[in-house]
Amino acid sequence: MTKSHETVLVLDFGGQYNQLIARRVRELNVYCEMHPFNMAIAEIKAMNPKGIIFSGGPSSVYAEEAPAVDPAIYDLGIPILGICYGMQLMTHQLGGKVSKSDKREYGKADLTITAEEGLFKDLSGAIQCWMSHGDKVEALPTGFIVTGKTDHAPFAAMGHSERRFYGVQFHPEVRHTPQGMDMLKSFLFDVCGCQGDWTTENFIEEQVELIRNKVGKGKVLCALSGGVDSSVAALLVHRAVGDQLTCVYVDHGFMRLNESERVVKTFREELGMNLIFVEAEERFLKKIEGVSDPETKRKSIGNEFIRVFEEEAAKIGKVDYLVQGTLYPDVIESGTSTAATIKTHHNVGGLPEDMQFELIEPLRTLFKDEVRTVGQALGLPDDIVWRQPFPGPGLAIRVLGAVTKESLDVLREADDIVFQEIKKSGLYRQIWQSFVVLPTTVKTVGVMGDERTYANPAILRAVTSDDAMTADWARLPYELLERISSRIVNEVNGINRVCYDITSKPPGTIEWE
Ligand SMILES: Nc1ncnc2c1ncn2[C@@H]1O[C@H](COP(=O)(O)OP(=O)(O)OP(=O)(O)O)[C@@H](O)[C@H]1O
Ligand SMILES: O=c1[nH]c(=O)c2[nH+]cn([C@@H]3O[C@H](COP(=O)(O)O)[C@@H](O)[C@H]3O)c2[nH]1
Ligand SMILES: NC(=O)CC[C@H](N)C(=O)O
Ligand SMILES: [Mg+2]
Repeated sequence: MTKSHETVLVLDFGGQYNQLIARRVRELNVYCEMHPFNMAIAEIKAMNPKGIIFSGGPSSVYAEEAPAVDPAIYDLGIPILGICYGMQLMTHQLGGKVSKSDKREYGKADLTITAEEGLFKDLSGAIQCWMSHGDKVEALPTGFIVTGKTDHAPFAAMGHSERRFYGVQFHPEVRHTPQGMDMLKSFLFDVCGCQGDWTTENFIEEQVELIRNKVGKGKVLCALSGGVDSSVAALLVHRAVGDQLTCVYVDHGFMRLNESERVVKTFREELGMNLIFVEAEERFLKKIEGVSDPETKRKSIGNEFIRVFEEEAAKIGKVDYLVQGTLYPDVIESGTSTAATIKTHHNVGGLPEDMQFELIEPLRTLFKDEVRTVGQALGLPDDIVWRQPFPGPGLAIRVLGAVTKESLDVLREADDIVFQEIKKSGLYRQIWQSFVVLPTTVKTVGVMGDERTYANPAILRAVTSDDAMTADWARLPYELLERISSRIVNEVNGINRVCYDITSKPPGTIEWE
């Protein structure tokens, strides 16, 4: 029987980095999920959370239509921690006062602890915290005491120890609040009484059991790309239902050089999985012929993937479930009821409405580094665990504008040079992703062997990141940049210039489309 574990619930009020809160809680071995702020009380009760955290968000509580929770939440007897907007909301709903501040605080601030209790049980004096607010709490709700203040926020932290409600104006979840983890620890373990029972092993055990119960004797298809996410998802499902699982790898023609051979070899020969290889270059190329809008491209590819899976399913009988290696960032970037759509990931927003499968996505609430840990525990080979992410729509979203077989071939060659050189440099693991983008509508003049050239540039992109939600451009050594540049221009026909993208995320994204 699966051990039922403790759960902490984060209610999302729309801040871009809210998922960090859930992640920090899980880092402290307490299972945590984030849901939209308007989650029904009945659903919350059904989840039986040990604690609830209200996230930050862009709104002001006194504005019309400001997002709010059902006030019945305050009568559940469950501890609540409000962060920034969350603290302001709690204040507003419990009878305190929030107003616009004439002294906004963004960035570092010094917090003076005025009561060493609750979140601050093990802290004292002045500590650094990270702020991002334009509103402030002006009067506390009844029964609360002030536990911390800054120069500009006289009520920077508050608590009601009897009801176990706490609020902080700053963000304990970010690294710039160095003692933030201590505060979350105190909230989870002292205030909520959690034990910390969420470990990788429990996660695996629980998912295997959930999948087994769900699938019963049915058949399951897994969309397997050879990337770490779908590999881990496949291993979990394989552990749960063995040969009822068939993996399908689709070569849509947007793969990197030699990728398909490698995936087939690893999964069939080394891992002994049931793997169908689908050669689908022509149909995918046709599907996106002449399409230059990135969102249309993504959606068309996502749709076509499912059509391929449906066809393969029909060949092996009745298949009810489709496994995908969807992760949390795929979900949040594709847009939710509280978060804006940044780009439609093929496996989330790109799915057709009339899809016939029910999805199994065991990793849907996790981040990549959490998935890597699960992969290691499942015995996945190191070279898959540490593979750089590769987007499902592949090179089709790296050939900017309309995609042709010729441009894909050019990009594939350049991409492989980058792959080889980054591997050789020993930086492959440290770098989150390194790849090339081909802007086919841009041509520049060059001179090679005394001849004029007029060809496309290649844009090199290499970033460092923890979870793909934020990223910085990698400070690659000049010598490496030089080698990559000269090899691409010398060896790849059709490219006569190499540029390096030095944009972080935000404001850029990792991919160009
Ligand atoms: N070529 C493919 N064939 C079959 N399924 C695919 C393919 N590409 C992507 N998918 C499906 O889409 C999901 C999302 O792709 P994504 O690239 O985010 O994950 P991944 O490939 O498993 O891991 P990584 O992010 O490390 O590349 C995959 O987990 C997989 O289920
Ligand atoms: O499977 C995927 N399907 C997609 O449609 C998709 N779009 C982006 N990515 C990958 O997601 C991470 C974040 O990318 P962005 O900064 O470009 O949004 C990066 O790791 C990207 O490579 C995708 N993966
Ligand atoms: N980051 C936040 O949650 C901001 C909350 C609120 N809008 C403020 O500016 O004070
Ligand atoms: Mg991938």
